Amino acid sequence: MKGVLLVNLGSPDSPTAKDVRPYLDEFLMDERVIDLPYWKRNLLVRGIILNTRPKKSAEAYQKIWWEEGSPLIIISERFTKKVADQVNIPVALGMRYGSGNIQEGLEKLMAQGVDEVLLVPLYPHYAMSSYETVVVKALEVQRSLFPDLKMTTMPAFYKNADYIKVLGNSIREGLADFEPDHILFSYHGIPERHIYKGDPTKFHCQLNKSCCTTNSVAHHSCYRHQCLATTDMVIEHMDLGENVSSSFQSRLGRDPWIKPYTDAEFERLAKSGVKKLAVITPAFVSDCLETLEEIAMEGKEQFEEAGGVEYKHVPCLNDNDDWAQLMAQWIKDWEAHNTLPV
Ligand SMILES: C=CC1=C(C)c2cc3[nH]c(cc4nc(cc5[nH]c(cc1n2)c(C)c5CCC(=O)O)C(CCC(=O)O)=C4C)c(C)c3C=C
Ligand SMILES: [Fe+2]
Ligand SMILES: [Fe+2]
Repeated sequence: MKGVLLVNLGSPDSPTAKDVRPYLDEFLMDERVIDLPYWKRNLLVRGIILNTRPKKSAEAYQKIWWEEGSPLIIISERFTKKVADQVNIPVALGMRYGSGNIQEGLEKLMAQGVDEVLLVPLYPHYAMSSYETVVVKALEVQRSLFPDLKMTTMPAFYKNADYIKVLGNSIREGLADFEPDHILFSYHGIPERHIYKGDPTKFHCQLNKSCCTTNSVAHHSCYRHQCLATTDMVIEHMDLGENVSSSFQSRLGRDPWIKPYTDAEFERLAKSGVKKLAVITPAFVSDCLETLEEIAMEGKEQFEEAGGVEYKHVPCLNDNDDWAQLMAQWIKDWEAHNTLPV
């Protein structure tokens, strides 16, 4: 029987430094997140970052934590249930890091008689540190523990026309009572090095004005191209016009990350006369620490301190009915015809 495993990033068990520490350890010791040789990564993560970051992160998590738990987990569970209610095959949820992991998700499916799984990384865009690490981890678990399980992976859906329509409509709804001077599409950032590393041609990606709009095989794994393409397609779908731009948030460390940086854009936009700013965060299918704290709270403060007047973070798709229905349709298409969204 066929079944589906939806995978999101995961959260700590509670917003305390004690629980954030092992979560960050697993996350940052992932060689696709901090891509240094093991000894250097070990030294940086366990010798430096984990001395201070768990306390600081726990404080941020405390600001956004819900009574039921982590917003990312609760929203992912609600979404999974809505999708499962619309299809005739088992659907489970797994997390890349922390509790409720990929192995547990696969075990739940196999207990229901599943021998063929559609793996769905819940990321619209391909990055080594998000989509790719989910796929590699799931394949590792499958090979070592469930060798007879067949696994198919859903591609990154950043330019799927139906996804763009659902995203655009949810943005329109989010902006029903707010007419911004400017709309900023803020995507999670990655180090520039990851873009060069993921370029199969080793020449195409230059992080300049034209590489991401010049057709290339590199786009299959170019996170920057895929994010900018999502913005362009939403602009077209919503007929948004001029006052729209993209930026990249959540930098960690001193290496250069892809630009422009969201925090610098808050300041630049406010100083260039933007008074009413709307921020969209399409790298995340569900709201999480990076959207609820960094964008909705910190971003508002940064924009207003720089002279901005009104600010709105438009929620992610979360458990939006049309989004759940679209995912269910993709699953039904795969179940019946083995087709995947393009
Ligand atoms: C949307 C895709 C994501 C990419 C790409 C990504 C890359 C990436 N992230 C870090 C470091 C951290 N990210 C943190 C939180 C976090 N990251 C994503 C998604 C992507 N990350 C999400 C959905 C979340 C929120 C999790 C939640 O529980 O709500 C954190 C933890 C919090 C903190 O201490 O700031 C870190 C650390 C790196 C280094 C990276 C690329 C190399
Ligand atoms: Fe992240
Ligand atoms: Fe590119």
